[in-house]
Amino acid sequence: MDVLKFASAVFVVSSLSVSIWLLNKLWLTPIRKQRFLRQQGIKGNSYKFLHGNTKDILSMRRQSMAIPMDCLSHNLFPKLQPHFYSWLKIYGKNFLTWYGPRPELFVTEVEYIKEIMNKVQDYPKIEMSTGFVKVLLGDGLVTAKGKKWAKQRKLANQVFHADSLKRMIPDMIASVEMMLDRWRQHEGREIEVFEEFKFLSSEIISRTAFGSSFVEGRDIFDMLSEMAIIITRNSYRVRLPGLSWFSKSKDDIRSEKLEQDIYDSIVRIMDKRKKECGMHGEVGSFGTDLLGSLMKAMIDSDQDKRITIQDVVDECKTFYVAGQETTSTLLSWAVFLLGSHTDWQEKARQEVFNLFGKEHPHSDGIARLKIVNMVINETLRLYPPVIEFTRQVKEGTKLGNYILPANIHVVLSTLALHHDTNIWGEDAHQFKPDRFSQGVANATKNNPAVYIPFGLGPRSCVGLNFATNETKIALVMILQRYTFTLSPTYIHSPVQILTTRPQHGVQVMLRPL
Ligand code: HEM
Repeated sequence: MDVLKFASAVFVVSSLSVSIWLLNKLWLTPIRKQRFLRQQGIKGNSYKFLHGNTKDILSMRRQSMAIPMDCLSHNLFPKLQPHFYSWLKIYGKNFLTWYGPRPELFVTEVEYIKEIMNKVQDYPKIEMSTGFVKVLLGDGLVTAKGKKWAKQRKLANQVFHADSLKRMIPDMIASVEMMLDRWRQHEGREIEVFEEFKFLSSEIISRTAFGSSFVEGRDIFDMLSEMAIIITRNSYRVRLPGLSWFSKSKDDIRSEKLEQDIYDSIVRIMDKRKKECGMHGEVGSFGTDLLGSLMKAMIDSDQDKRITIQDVVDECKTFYVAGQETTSTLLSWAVFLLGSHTDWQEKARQEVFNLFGKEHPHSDGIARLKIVNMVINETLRLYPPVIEFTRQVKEGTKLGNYILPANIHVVLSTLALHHDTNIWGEDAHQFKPDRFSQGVANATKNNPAVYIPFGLGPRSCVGLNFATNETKIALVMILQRYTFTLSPTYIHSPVQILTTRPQHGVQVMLRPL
């Protein structure tokens, strides 16, 4: 009897403690933070229990996606981020929104953006230690913080150094050649290029970073793509804290399986490299590409530089994703824009023939491409692959005149900046590569924070030159062989699945020159 009484007392006390903890986390703390931010004149949405604004966001996005887009419209901000677009108009440049019980400060003030992106100590990347994004990227370079990030960044900087990039050009050319061989069957007909560019960028990152072909890494790409879809499906879905300990969703179960399978596949590629190097190379040398450098770091005699097998797996996942997703969408949108603005296609082709004739592109010529570069910059302005950045405020900090409390997120939108008519003029939504004719600094009036396709500050893209080389080589070789126009079957529907993708692909009519 006494045992029963004791058990009931424990049950009542534990239930009470959990209820108080939940009340504090889900109601009292958000309301306290809301009051604190409002007192400083920050306008925005009021907190709604548990879900915050996530339900509003999902419903606004559903509505905007249901409305077809005019084929010639590049006005992506209201389409992909209708919530930010509407609230920006109501509340002004910086405002408060809620991701569940967590406050998010949406910032478009350019001076603040500079501060947030440059002060990585005050505004670190958000926690990814659990959840679906962790399965996709692990604790690799995109998500790592502090000392771990510094160590990984140093290693990646060496692998993607200018000299190494030069050495990667023949592999990039060979991969584009393979793609163009396939295109022969489509001559005089329609071709869908988004899938083609996904293949191409997978092949290029596989060859240059992992010394293997796309076919060998194919299962990894497929599994990572499936994870990207799971992440998109679950973004803006709020669950009660701790619920996943008791009940797992279908996506939880699937992502656990994918995590293990991706791990096993990468370890198999590492084992293969070990065997190859054991046969041909000296002990401890695994090659100079990304995989080789990572494997070498695993056995570094300096403990501070040494990394674990899990670190290698995480870094490989990161580069498979970052190297493939972004460049394939950039190439697809560039071909879409050149296919619908054939005057610019002709100008770019003229430049390509002046520099290379019918020969393969070489590094000197690639550096001198001006028109192609302007087209790429304008494509990245209108269709940036990465449309949102989120950072956390770990400890209270000052942003301009605001005092930000700990544990809030700050959110920046690339689209809000790249499509702002106050920055780019009334023609901000039009394709006008001319605005970059005197370079990016001139187009942005020396304000780098208004044009951030590759991010800004210490965490900006480590693959920038790799990606631009790949894009230029692919465009040069396509322009040397084909003219193309947008096909009448093309449906203009940009969507965000990690990156800004063409929902139904990009169909163009391909004519050999
Ligand atoms: C058009 C192509 C690309 C675009 C638009 C792009 C965009 C970006 C952006 C915006 C960031 C910053 C993210 C943030 O601050 O939260 C970033 C970081 C990163 N990118 Fe890219 N990227 C591209 C291609 C690539 C490629 C080809 C690679 C690898 C070969 C790559 C690897 C990375 C890595 C590892 C980071 C994290 C860097 C760090 O935090 O130190 N990216 N990228």
